[in-house]
Amino acid sequence: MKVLITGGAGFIGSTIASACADNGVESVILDNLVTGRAEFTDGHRFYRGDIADGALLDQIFADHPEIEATVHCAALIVVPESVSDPLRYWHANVAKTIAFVQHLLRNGRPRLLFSSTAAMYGPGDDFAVDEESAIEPGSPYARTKAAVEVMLQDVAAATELRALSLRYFNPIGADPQLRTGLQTPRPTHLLGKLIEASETGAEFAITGTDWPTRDGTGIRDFIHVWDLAAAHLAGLRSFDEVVPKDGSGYQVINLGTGTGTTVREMLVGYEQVTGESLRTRETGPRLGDVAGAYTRSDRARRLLGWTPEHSLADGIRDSLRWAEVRAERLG
Ligand SMILES: NC(=O)c1ccc[n+]([C@@H]2O[C@H](COP(=O)([O-])OP(=O)(O)OC[C@H]3O[C@@H](n4cnc5c(N)ncnc54)[C@H](O)[C@@H]3O)[C@@H](O)[C@H]2O)c1
Ligand SMILES: O=c1ccn([C@@H]2O[C@H](COP(=O)(O)OP(=O)(O)O[C@H]3O[C@H](CO)[C@@H](O)[C@H](O)[C@H]3O)[C@@H](O)[C@H]2O)c(=O)[nH]1
Repeated sequence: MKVLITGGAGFIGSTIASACADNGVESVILDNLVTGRAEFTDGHRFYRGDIADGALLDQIFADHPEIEATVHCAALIVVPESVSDPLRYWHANVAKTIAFVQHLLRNGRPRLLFSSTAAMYGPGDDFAVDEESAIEPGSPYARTKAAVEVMLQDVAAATELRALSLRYFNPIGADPQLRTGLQTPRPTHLLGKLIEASETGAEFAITGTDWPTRDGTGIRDFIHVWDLAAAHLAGLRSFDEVVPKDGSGYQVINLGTGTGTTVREMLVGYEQVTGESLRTRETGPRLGDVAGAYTRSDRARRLLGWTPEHSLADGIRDSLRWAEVRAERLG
C-alpha cells in the first residue's frame, strides 16, 4: 500500500510515516516545511510544497498512481498564535484544506484521514468525553479543526469523498527508534516544561490549581505518539469497513487512552521515572486554559481494533530520550 502524508515532516506525520514504513506501507510526504523538518522525511519520497498547490498535487498523483489514501496532518497548531492571528489560521487550516480536498477529488482519491483534535470538546461534567459530546472549541485553532470536520461531512455526503476524522488527545513521547520526535527546542506543553525544569533547575509552574478536578489541576489524556501512529495504520487498513462506500462517507473516532491524568499526577509520574524531585510553584491558569478532557469512548477499539499499548511512563521516557538527541539530530 502507498499513502500520501501531508505534514509528514512534522512531529505526528513523521511518526506515522515511520510506522507505515515498519509495516510495509510506503509513504509519499507533502510538506511546505513551515514548521516541519526536511531531516524527518529521510527514507521517504518527499515533495516540498503546499497542500493548496493543485499543479503539485496533480504531479504527485501522476508520479504515484498507486496512492490509495491520504493522511492529512498539515496544519498550523499553535493555540496562542491562532488567537492573535486568526485569519492566518483560517486560511492555512480551512481554506487550504478545502482546496486540498478539491485536488483529491479531481484526482479521484476519495479516502482521507484527517488529523483532528480533542481540544474541540466543551467542558463535560466529569471530563470524560465521547464522539457525541458537545463541541465547543475554545480557540480559533480548535474552531478551524471543527470547521474542517463539518466541511468534510458535507462534502462526503454529496461526493465520492470518504473521510475519517481522528480526534487526538495529548500526544507525548517519540518514535521509540528516535528517528523523529517533537522538533521545537522550547516546547510549552506540560511534559516539555517538566523536562525544561529538570534540565535548568528552574521551578516548575503548576498553572491552574482551582479547576473542579480531583486535585484542582488540569486533566488531560496523554497518548503515546507511537500508539497514535498505530491507530492511523489501523485506519488505513480498515478504511473501507470503517467508512463504507454506501454509508454517509464520514466517521469520527477519538484517539486517547481513556485515562485522565492531572498535572500533579503527571509531575509525580515524571519524578518516579527520573528519580528527581522538582521544585514547584503554583500560579493561576494560562490564558485560554481549560480544565481538560479524556476519552470514554470505545469506538477506536471497536472500529479499528486498536488499543494503546504504551504507558504514561513509556511516553515520559521516550520524550526524555528524544530531548537528549534532538539538538544533535536537528542541529
Ligand atoms: N501536537 C498536538 O498536540 C496535536 C493534538 C491534536 C491534533 N494535532 C493535529 O495533528 C497534526 C500534526 O500536528 P503536529 O504536532 O505534528 O504539528 P507539526 O507542526 O509538527 O506538523 C505540521 C506539519 O504540517 C506542515 N504544514 C503546515 N501547513 C502546511 C501547508 N499548507 N502545506 C504543506 N505542509 C504544511 C508543517 O511544515 C509541519 O511539518 C495537525 O493537524 C494538528 O492540528 C496535533
Ligand atoms: O508549565 C506548564 C505547562 C502546562 N501546565 C498545565 O498542564 C495542562 C496541560 O497543558 P498542555 O500540555 O499545554 O496541554 P493543552 O492545554 O491540552 O494544549 C496542548 O494540547 C492541545 C490538544 O492536543 C493542543 O491543541 C495545544 O496546542 C497544546 O498546547 C494544563 O492544565 C496546563 O495549565 C502546567 O501546569 N505547567
